[in-house]
Amino acid sequence: MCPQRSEKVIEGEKQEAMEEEEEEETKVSDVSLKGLSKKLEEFAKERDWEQYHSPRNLLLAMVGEVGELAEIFMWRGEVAKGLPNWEESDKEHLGEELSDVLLYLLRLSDVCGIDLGEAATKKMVKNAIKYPPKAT
Ligand SMILES: Nc1ccn([C@H]2C[C@H](O)[C@@H](COP(=O)(O)OP(=O)(O)OP(=O)(O)O)O2)c(=O)n1
Repeated sequence: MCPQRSEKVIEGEKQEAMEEEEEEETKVSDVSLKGLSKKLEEFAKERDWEQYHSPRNLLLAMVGEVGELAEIFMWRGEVAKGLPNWEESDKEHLGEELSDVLLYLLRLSDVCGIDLGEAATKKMVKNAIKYPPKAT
């Protein structure tokens, strides 16, 4: 292989790696409720857990996770927005518990046949009519 050709090949590989990296980032930032629901369904299927994912079980599991979320804030007094004085590990823990609540909520919606993205969008329209913005 001539040196020029090999440089081209290396450049192409670099480009490919960058594109792959970008694709990976896009996947995380472009996460959708539908996409998460699909992944949760697959997660349950792969473990034969669909039998346990009844509406009532999922609701109770979600309430349990809300309790775990509340525990993080318990006895701390008022907490400033952005959690400026929190340890990184506490923030990470908070992210995990928030995620558990979201994931169970999505799974619950899914097994109830509710498209949560659609329902929440409609509800926001209803909220805006009920609570109109301040006239300027
Ligand atoms: N039957 C189950 C059990 C778990 N999960 C998923 C949804 C939640 O995101 C997470 C909950 O897992 P755990 O019950 O292990 O709860 P925690 O992660 O909060 O662990 P711990 O209670 O030990 O802090 O796993 C699930 O989909 N179905």
